[in-house]
Amino acid sequence: MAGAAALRRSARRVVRPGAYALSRALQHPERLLSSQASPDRGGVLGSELGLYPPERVRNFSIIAHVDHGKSTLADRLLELTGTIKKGHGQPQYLDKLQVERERGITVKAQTATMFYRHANNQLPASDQPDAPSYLLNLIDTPGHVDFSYEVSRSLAACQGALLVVDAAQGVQAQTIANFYLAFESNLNIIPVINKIDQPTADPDNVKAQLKRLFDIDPSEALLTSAKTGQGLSQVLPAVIERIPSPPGKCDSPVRMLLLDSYYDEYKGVICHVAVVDGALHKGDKIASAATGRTYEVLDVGIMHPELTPTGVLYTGQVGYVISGMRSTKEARIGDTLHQAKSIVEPLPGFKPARHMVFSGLYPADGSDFDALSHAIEKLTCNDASVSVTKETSTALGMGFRCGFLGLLHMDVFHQRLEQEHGAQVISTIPTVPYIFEYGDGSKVQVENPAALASNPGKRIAACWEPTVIATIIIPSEYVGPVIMLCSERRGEQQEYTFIDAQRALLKYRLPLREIIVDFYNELKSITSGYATFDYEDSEYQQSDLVKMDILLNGQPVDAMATIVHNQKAQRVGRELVDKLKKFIERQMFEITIQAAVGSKVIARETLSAMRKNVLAKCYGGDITRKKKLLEKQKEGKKRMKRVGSVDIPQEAFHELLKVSNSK
Ligand SMILES: Nc1nc2c(ncn2[C@@H]2O[C@H](COP(=O)(O)OP(=O)(O)OP(=O)(O)O)[C@@H](O)[C@H]2O)c(=O)[nH]1
Repeated sequence: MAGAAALRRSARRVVRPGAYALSRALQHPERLLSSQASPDRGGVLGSELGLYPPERVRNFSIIAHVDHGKSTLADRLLELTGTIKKGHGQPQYLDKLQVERERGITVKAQTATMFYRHANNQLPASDQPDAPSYLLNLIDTPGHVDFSYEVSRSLAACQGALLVVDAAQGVQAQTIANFYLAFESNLNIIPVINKIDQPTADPDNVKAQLKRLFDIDPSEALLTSAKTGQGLSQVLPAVIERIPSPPGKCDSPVRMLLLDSYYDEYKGVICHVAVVDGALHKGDKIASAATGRTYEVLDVGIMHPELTPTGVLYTGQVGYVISGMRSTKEARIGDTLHQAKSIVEPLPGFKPARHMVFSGLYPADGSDFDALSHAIEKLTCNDASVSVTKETSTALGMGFRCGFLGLLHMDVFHQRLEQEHGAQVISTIPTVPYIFEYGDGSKVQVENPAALASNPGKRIAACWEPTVIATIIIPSEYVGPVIMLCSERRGEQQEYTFIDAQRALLKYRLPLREIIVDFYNELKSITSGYATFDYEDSEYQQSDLVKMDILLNGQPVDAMATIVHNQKAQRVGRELVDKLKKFIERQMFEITIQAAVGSKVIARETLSAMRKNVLAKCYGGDITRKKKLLEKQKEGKKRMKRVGSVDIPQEAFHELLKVSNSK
């Protein structure tokens, strides 16, 4: 995991996401083409959108393993169609969030509409003045495992996908996961072997892998370099020829799928929609199938790539709608929006996001609860996949328990809270949702280990933990160490095959808890960075789990409680106690630090008392020095949490977070 400290270091600038795109556009208006300037479209007036019946529309996604070049390819296609200017100066135009630019990953799927004249490449352009023009909706998707929820959402609006594979790295774990997501959604898949400019590129080997793993005919693969532009001219013709147009009834009442929503400070809730049937006009009355509420369409348009009003969207088109919704809670992702007062069958929604990791978020300074609450509310407006409930900790005061799709998702949320909303946050040890059964047969889902203590009278009869099926692809010489790592993490082998002469594919069932932090880092380090990894959630399995408490001077610190496997309790307890000893500064009195399971102490350390206090260093007279020291001491105190009589620095919580998950 990228350390929380590194995140904090990079979390300095405060940016509002909505304002970000706007301010960038205002600073560099030349980067955005005016609607009249686009060579292929001649304006985006509503009447012109009407020139694109479903047969002239193609909705497609780009899917790939992380870093195989999706966003770069998306940029090149936007340039090729004149949607953005060449060399617009921003790497990856569609990666708009600051965190995406800093980390070079795509977190939120973005959509862009392009207009493209499909001329016959064999004939000179002057011979085909009437070559038909097409409206293409490109949906860029994130590649990281945590965001596969975004991928499946994007795919619901598409009829096809470009499956991008790095010509040197070949098929990787997420290529497989994304291929199956697209395949299960019945999409037409166009394989694109990218980065053919690299000296180690071996497109023939990649073609053989695609044939072997997915039964893709090698002749179907396009060979491209998004960097040099080689082969790019074949991509959009292939999209038009191989991807079907969206199905839908033009003369039915409007029915559309709500793909995404976010809150913009100036415009309110903006919904991304795919119009399945009928047409949507500004001024129309629409209703939500989920809530029954009705709204008036205040603005409607396309993402070109910025919001461009058109006043209308027709069957098969993808765009945005602003309808006076007050909060994104009203805009449920996967909902069907339809013409008000008409009876329509809701479209199949999406599988709801499953929260894999939970963590408590508390204000670093207890008095900032309202500020944190406000920041979380704003951010969840743009990231509806986070669940939030209030909770109170004796150690940390009032805060929130948040559910995330994975660790990276948690990190990114944390970073955005600090970066975009200026919040200072302490997060507790992440945990997975366990199920505990008590002696009386009642079952509870435990998302906060501290909550287990609230049933002291009840005997725990059984516990279950969530598992995942992990796919790991590695060069064959690393199979031994990876098998060892997986068995240390309580994994159970499901499959062991070779995808070509050099590389093996391993499938393991692993407890989710064992992989949530540091598994990927360790996997990378024992395979010199060659392993790729993906997972899908699987069923719960019965397990021997115990709750471990951390006690400071005999007082349990609820925010540090954790649930561990019984066999690992001793080792984790020892590490936690050692780490805490390093991070808690010596104070005026002795501090005992203990890890305990039930009433049994399994690890203990003592921090001896400080001999001198800070002012003892001033020899009476030097008043400015004395003031400086007091100031410094005050600064330090701000980042402390007082638990009983012990001050715990914020770092201690972050450090614990690493230890308790790495073992
Ligand atoms: N040599 C070479 N490098 C490329 C090519 N396409 C992309 N890259 C580089 O590969 C890296 C990853 O590219 P991205 O477009 O960010 O990859 P991505 O798949 O969108 O990654 P995520 O958004 O994190 O999922 C960047 O450094 C690109 O400059 C290519 O055709 N050739």
